[in-house]
Amino acid sequence: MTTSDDEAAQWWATSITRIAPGEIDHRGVPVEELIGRTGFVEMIWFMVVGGTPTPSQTRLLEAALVAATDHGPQAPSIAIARMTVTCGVGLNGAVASGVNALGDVHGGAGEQCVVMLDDAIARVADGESWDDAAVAIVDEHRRRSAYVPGFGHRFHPRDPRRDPLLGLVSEAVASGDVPGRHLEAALAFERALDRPGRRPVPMNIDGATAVIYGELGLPAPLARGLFLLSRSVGILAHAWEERQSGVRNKGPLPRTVLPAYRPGPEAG
Ligand SMILES: CC(C)(COP(=O)(O)OP(=O)(O)OC[C@H]1O[C@@H](n2cnc3c(N)ncnc32)[C@H](O)[C@@H]1OP(=O)(O)O)[C@@H](O)C(=O)NCCC(=O)NCCSC(=O)C[C@@](O)(CC(=O)O)C(=O)O
Repeated sequence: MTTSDDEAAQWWATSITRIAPGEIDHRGVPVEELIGRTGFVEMIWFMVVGGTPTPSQTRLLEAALVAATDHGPQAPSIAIARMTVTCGVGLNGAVASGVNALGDVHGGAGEQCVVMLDDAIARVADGESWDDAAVAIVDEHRRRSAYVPGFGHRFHPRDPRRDPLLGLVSEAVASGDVPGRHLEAALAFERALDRPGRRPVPMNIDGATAVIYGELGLPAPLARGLFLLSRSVGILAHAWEERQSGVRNKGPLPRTVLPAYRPGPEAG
């Protein structure tokens, strides 16, 4: 069986970029027209979503990207990148290692959070109140002993990124730029998770950015994709700083601290 030129050309067929000798178009626009005229956040939207974002959409996306950039070396994604770069690998290895720590528990929960907020919105469209919908979904997570995505933080009783992000969403709702349903849903989840006398389960950065991505109408997997795009900036900054220190082969603890040895049942 032979492959025709046309079949081969369809192999990686794409609506994103066309190249020819001396030509690069992104989504039909020559790159020369984008360079110097398109901001990076608009470019992210243009490439990932398609079309030109409105100023309000750009503002919200930019805020979400800025907010998730970094959380210091205590954040697993950052610590892993710093440790990796001391092992002599290039920045690409360090950035990839940090990004690979982002998932359901750390930095990637926005994806499931958007799905959950959509679920609450669908229940409300079917006649339930916001609070009833949130309580029902939280109860269902508790029955499965599952964590509610986008809520809870190992360090912050209240994530300092929450208020400014939700404030911007509230402003966009007030100006009629976004519907506000994902915001309503997220606030109802906060109320449902608040149990007097128990440790707070605050909305975290994954949850607050999920509100923005939901309000912007982006598909749930992009909440994770855009988080890792943003966090890559922090990861790169930390990996570069660590590399400049010249320290080699740095482990997860100072050398003088030895992890406790816990003898297993096989130990004599
Ligand atoms: C984040 C964490 C593991 C924290 O756990 P913790 O260890 O603090 O809490 P635990 O000891 O497990 O629970 C104590 C009590 O609260 C209850 N409880 C806690 N969370 C609850 C919840 N979601 N739903 C119901 N109940 C909950 C639990 O049931 C228990 O109740 P009880 O048994 O009655 O005492 C946990 O919340 C969680 O998995 N969240 C969902 C996944 C999520 O959204 N991930 C994103 C986190 S943001 C991030 O990754 C970015 C970061 O900010 C990271 C950084 O730097 O850290 C950055 O920028 O890099």
